[in-house]
Amino acid sequence: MFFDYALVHVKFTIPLAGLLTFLVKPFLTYLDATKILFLVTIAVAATIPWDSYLIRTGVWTYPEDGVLGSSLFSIPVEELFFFVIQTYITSLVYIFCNKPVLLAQYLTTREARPEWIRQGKAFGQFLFVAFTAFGGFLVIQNDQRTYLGLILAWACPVLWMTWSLSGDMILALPWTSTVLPIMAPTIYLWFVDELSLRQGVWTIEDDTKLGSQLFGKLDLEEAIFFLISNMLVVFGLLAFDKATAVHDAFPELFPQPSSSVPMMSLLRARAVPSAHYDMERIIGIQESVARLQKKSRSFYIASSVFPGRVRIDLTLLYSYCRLADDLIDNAETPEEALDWIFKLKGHPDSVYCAPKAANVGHFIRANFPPSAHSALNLLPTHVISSEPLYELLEGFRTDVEFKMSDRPPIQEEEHLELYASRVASTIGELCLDVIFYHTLQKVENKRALYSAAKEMGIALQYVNIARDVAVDAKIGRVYLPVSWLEEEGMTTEMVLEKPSGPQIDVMRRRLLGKAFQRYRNSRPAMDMIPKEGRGPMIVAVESYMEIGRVLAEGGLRVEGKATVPAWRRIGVVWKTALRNS
Ligand SMILES: CC(C)=CCC/C(C)=C/CC/C(C)=C/CC/C(C)=C/[C@@H]1[C@@H](COP(=O)(O)OP(=O)(O)O)[C@]1(C)CC/C=C(\C)CC/C=C(\C)CCC=C(C)C
Repeated sequence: MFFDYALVHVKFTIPLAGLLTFLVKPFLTYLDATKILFLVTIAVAATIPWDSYLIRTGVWTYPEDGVLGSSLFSIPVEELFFFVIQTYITSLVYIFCNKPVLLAQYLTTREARPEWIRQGKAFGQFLFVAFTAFGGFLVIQNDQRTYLGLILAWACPVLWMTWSLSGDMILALPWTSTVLPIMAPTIYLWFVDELSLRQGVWTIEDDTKLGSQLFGKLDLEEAIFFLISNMLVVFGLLAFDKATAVHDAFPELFPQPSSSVPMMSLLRARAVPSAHYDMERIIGIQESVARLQKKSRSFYIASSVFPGRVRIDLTLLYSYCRLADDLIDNAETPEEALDWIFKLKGHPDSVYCAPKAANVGHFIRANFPPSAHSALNLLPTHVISSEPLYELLEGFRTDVEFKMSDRPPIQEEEHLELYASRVASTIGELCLDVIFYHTLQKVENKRALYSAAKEMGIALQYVNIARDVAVDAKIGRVYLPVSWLEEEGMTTEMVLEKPSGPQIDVMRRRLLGKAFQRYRNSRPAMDMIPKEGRGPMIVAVESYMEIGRVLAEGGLRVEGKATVPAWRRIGVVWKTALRNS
């Protein structure tokens, strides 16, 4: 049929590329676009001589009426377009699969690598060298194994190079970051290729092929070609991302943010020998990511849309806040909890107030258990101000008061507001500190932004309290003001005994009403946040407020905790990111 090859694109590759663009676009960053462009350029430049040779030596042929007729170095334009679109498709799948992963946590020095990774990397290097030599041997034989030989001799040296650069990281990453973005487009392209071979859109000559098929008409060489070419794309992207991860993880070596860095700077990051990686920082980042992933689904999902260095600092900040909260909540006695508050205040004292010679590390080791060290050591104190930190710790004192006195600390609405402003407005301020530190933009209206962030913090805290009435009651806390309870004919003891029922629902709705009022007051200001953090910050806030929406709709409860179904969370993240991209 006429223009069969072009029709393959119209029917199979372009619609998939369009769908993926639609799905991934809200999350695409400037750096992602640069990566794709870089990879497409390399793929086209590296494939042209090889493909041209295959066509000119008759390994591949195309029926004359099956192609449009224009060509470059004997390669039909449709084929050139294939290099571009395959690289584009695989890159988008890779980017989509890797958004949830903070790559910096997978950096390792040689000594820190598990034995199986060291051996796996060496084995991979050996395999790629062996396959290169085998490919060369097959090409020299010039028989039915020529096409296979040409594929191996062309691709394996590049695979060896990218594997040598990032094999350790490739092995350490979850399969969803490596195997999935290689195999998903490969299997799709196998089916497209099988169909094309069946319809005679292109043909591999019998003299130069093995004659075995993976399935249907799909020659083994073709199956290997798509697998290997997608490995080239994914390994190339991973080599690029490893450089970005090094750059993001070690701000002392690379002061510029990676979202703005020129290629040369990334190349310099790639050239840093792994022996120079600060493993204490990497392990601290790993622990923070694990804490975030375990403790807050909303902030964990939202964190994936932040640019690298902002994401690391927010994750470290979360880890510190969660650790401090847990130390106090898990204390056996109120005295122990107060002691933690005292020690936690000693930490910013030693960072911000003490003479420069004061040894913060020593203070941390002397006062906290080992599981707390990384969260305290890595808190980005050079980025955030001290006042909100002290205020946050002061807020935790209210939590202790529940156990210390018979009179509940939240008597009136104003007490609730003060508590929320201490534990959550402070978080809003600290989040803005992180964004302002990392932006290249000059920020106008900082005061208005801080004031809106404080308001938004209260909104989120009210949602948190409305959700956790039952969870909090289990640990002896009722954050609903006593004056509200009285209006509903209830006492604190009654809530502690049975934290559900129509009166609780009335108060929950009342609290959510206040949360949404504050959300509406502060949300417009978010459009003034610098562009590096605007979209992601809105995503973080919206995914948390979604909990409030589910609650207001009388949504699902699991063990007393309202949960937002995964599809709804992802939907909110996607829609919010799209609106703000
Ligand atoms: C994306 C990312 C990693 C964000 C991290 C945000 C962060 C540092 C949160 C700290 C969380 C924390 C443990 C604080 C201790 C006090 C506390 C418990 C506060 C409650 C948070 C809930 O956290 P939790 O771990 O319990 O999570 P789950 O409910 O289990 O999912 C709070 C509800 C407070 C959260 C408040 C904020 C994140 C501040 C919101 C304001 C902004 C983002 C600024 C918006 C800017 C403008 C201009 C309006």
